[in-house]
Amino acid sequence: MSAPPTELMTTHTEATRPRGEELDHQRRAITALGHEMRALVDATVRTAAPAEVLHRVTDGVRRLTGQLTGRRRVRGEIPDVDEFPGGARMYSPVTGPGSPLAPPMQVTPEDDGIVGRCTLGIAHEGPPGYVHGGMSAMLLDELMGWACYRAGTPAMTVSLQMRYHRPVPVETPLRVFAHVTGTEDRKIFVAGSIGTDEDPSIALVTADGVFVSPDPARTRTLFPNTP
Ligand SMILES: CCCCCCCCCCCC(=O)SCCNC(=O)CCNC(=O)[C@H](O)C(C)(C)COP(=O)(O)OP(=O)(O)OC[C@H]1O[C@@H](n2cnc3c(N)ncnc32)[C@H](O)[C@@H]1OP(=O)(O)O
Repeated sequence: MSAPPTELMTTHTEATRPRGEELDHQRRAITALGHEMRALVDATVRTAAPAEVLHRVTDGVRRLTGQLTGRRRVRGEIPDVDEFPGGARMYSPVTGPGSPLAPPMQVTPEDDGIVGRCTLGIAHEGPPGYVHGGMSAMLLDELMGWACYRAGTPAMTVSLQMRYHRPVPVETPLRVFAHVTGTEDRKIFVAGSIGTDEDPSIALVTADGVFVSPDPARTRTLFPNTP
């Protein structure tokens, strides 16, 4: 059998893409499932339940997973509910309300940069009671990427230098900050920091990043499914 024409392989088209109320409805459902999944992740890493209970729950979760049937997103496919780049990313591991992995971080432009707010849990723990260093890097990398977008140049990280000054507590509202410090051709230099919401003046972690805005041909190669 010959391969189907490319347009038939694209399972979502402009005609079928949800809009307006339908889009809101879908995003609310995705957010609700993400919320419950994060609660499950939290319960999973906190529980001291005995093995029989864990086996029973495992069976239940397997049954639930089996209900998420139908078409599955393939690698590189932009979800219908997303706006890429720079808009909603429902399944981002940092900001996505539908991601069980995301805190999720709320992002708002503020002052001369961009601010992210989130609270990390025990699932994100490194040292007992404190955030895993890789999580801090992930929060900063994402927000620094947003700072590039806000400056009008969507870009990818080519270098991220982290400095861990003090441990970041879990179960504590955090304030992440990022701002562009300079540009040079396609390179964007970005600084970032993490503090607690209560005392953001104390930088627990700082980072310096270099981001590069790929040229249009490279962007098309890397992200062939973008509009
Ligand atoms: C549309 C986006 C949506 C982006 C959507 C963003 C979602 C947010 C995600 C958060 C951010 C991420 O995690 S992004 C994911 C992690 N990052 C990646 O996977 C990036 C992997 N790297 C790459 O694919 C490539 O390096 C590119 C596409 C970024 C750039 O390749 P290129 O276009 O060929 O550029 P290239 O000529 O190599 O380099 C351009 C300039 O940058 C300099 N340069 C290169 N690397 C470095 C470096 N480590 N430190 C300093 N400078 C460097 C070069 O010397 C050169 O300077 P000169 O000689 O011109 O002076």
